[in-house]
Amino acid sequence: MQTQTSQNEAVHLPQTLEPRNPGMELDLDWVIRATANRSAIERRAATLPGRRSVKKDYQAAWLCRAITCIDLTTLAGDDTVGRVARLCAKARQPVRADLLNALGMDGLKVGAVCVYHDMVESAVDALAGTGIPVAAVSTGFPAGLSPFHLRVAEIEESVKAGAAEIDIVISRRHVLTGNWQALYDEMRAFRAACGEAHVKAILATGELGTLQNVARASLVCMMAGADFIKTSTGKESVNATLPVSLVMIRAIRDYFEETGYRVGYKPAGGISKAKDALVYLALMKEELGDRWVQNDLFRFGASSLLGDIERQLEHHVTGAYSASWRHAAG
Ligand SMILES: O=C[C@H](O)COP(=O)(O)O
Repeated sequence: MQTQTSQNEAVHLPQTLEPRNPGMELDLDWVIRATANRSAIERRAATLPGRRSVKKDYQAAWLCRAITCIDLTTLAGDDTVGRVARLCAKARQPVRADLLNALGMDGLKVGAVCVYHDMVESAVDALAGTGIPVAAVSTGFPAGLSPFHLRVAEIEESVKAGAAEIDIVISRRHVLTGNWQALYDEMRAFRAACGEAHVKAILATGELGTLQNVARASLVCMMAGADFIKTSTGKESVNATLPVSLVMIRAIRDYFEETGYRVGYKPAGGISKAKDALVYLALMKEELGDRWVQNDLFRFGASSLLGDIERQLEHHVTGAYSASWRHAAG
């Protein structure tokens, strides 16, 4: 199935509010039934970059939509309050004012700012009054190997500091040993510790071994109440990929068909090109439909994507598309 995306769809953001995923009891039969045919998935994924789901005329509008879906991220050991303040300034005004004005997109903002716990308060202060939420990576990010009670306490501290979204990391060993009950219990506890804050479950798919494990871990995290499932920390050697995305997105579709709850998707790590952002948006639309290309159900976890999108928008406004962009964008 291939649907053309239009400028109108890209510009107008429906304001529907989804009920949060309450989760359900662990359904082990369903988890074990979940499989992923690697060669079929890889064949489908290989066709995606060359597709033309987003018409060239509408690309600027879709790039603006992509900006609204970015969790603008800094997760470095040398993060400082000053760096986070600069990031928040970028979050408030992601693209030069004259470009936004020319595109009729004044007031455009990113989806969230994503930082380590220590930077949450600074980010909350810097974003006051903007409506941009702060997301905190948590639970011993990126490896998730600190004592369990400390991982839970870290969530609680970040919520107290003002984080509205918590990106937890799962214990990869529970997946690698097929201990779905342990994964479910862990995720359930993390979800409870988040309270009203939304929880994104980072699967670290590059460390899960197989696509089948990715499918099963996705389902278990949704059953335990994840609001989003997220591919990667950005620190694994393999981060977001299209095959993994297809598996996770299809798990989201299955979960929706079974329960009626929409869970969000966040590919993260290594997404730095505007043309890749368009591929992901088209993938979401083709596999899950329009509702999933809004920022309450779709985010990019990215530290450098915004820079490339801004460059492409500048080319669009000045009419100076680069040869490589023309080629890549088709
Ligand atoms: O969750 C976000 C990722 O850590 C960002 O990864 P990136 O720096 O490769 O864009």
